Amino acid sequence: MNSRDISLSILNKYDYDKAYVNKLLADTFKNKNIDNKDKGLINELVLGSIENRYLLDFIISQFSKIKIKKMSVSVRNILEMGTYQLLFLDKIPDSAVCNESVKLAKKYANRSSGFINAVLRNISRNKYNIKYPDKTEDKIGYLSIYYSFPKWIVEKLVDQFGFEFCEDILKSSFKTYYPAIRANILKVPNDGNGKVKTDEFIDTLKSENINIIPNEDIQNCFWVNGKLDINNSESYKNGLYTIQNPSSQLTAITLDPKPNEIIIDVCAAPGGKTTHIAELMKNKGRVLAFDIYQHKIDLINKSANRLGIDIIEAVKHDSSIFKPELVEYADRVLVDAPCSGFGVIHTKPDIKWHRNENDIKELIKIQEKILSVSSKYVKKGGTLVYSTCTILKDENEIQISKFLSENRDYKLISEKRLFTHIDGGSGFYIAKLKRI
Ligand SMILES: C[S@@+](CC[C@H](N)C(=O)[O-])C[C@H]1O[C@@H](n2cnc3c(N)ncnc32)[C@H](O)[C@@H]1O
Repeated sequence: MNSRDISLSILNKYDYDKAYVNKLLADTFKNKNIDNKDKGLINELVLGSIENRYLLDFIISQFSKIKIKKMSVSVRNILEMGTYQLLFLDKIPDSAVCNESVKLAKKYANRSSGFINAVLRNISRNKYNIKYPDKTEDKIGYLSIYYSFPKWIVEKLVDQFGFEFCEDILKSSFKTYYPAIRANILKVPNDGNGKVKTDEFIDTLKSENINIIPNEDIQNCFWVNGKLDINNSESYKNGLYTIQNPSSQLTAITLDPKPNEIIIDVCAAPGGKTTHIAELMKNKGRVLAFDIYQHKIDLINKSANRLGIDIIEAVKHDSSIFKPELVEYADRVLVDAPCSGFGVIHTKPDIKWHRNENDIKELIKIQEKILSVSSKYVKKGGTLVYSTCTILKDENEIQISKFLSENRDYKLISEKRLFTHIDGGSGFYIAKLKRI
């Protein structure tokens, strides 16, 4: 199978199984026979087709007599993948795109190869004359088609942030991002005050062909230049670093845990922040980590082992259920709540297609419950941090102001809102509260 066959098979699986696209890509890349160049093209074709789906369907509909809904999954995906290349990939000539798509059609949708050929050649001839919704007359329609977002999300974002800011958010949701890592101060040589020796760490990773650049704003955080295989290096296996977005790294830093304290992380899996907390505590004290799924608890333990951490007690628990034995037990509690994930669409483009308005309503109720229950575990004078990887105010500011109005024993210390187009990392919200 060549890169296009593999890409089509991933896209078809994505549609049939409603699976997460990053998981499908990661499973595919475990195959050692796929080299880095092919991985690059597969990533491009699969993520590009998924993140631009609305736009691609809008264009295909203008040149196809058959409605998108009536097409088989393979036909639709071959057309979307072809249209994506015609529109976005300058290096592949249009004739090659059409020929390769027809080859795919002959293998996987034989009766439609003539139809696919005709539609793609038509798009190729007319791609500079396509009429999009008018930016001034139909603002929502324009943003929705041009940036490929469901209308209900665009309406919500325009309502909360205004047209221009919303456009910036949508623009920044496309896949040109760099991953980041967090150096593990338990293993990487450091100055004794929690700061790793930057040059030494850069050289260590360079010897494995991983180029990193310090993030100027966040201690021990580095941008990685290139995406593939950073979870396969010897340094990774030896626990020298964790792959974690800078915005996410700010959460444990905001919680500010100290050695020998008791911390509860109530939505902990896969453990990115739990392990960061333990590192900041110099692996001294007690970290209780809850998550509702057992298989995810295993992920926390696996990460802790890799990083040389042994103060985390990870337990399967539904954190919306009150545990009376934990009342006023913890110095600090982290509620990294389940959320819509609208701040991480640049790394998980399929989120925008998986979510619906009802999900958000349900998530808001769960967040509220978990926050209320977990706040009881904080000692007087202790710290509660609430964070999400979304930018929707309903799940963030509104949630916290409601909590504060109902819990007079808490006061707000700080609120951070992070946006990809402003801060570079994921969209995030972090509220720090103190119990008085
Ligand atoms: C945003 S993720 C947490 C990410 C994690 N803190 C990290 O940094 O790696 C939210 C987590 O909450 C978990 N979760 C959802 N509902 C829960 C509940 N009722 N009780 C405990 N955990 C829950 C999910 O399984 C998911 O792992």
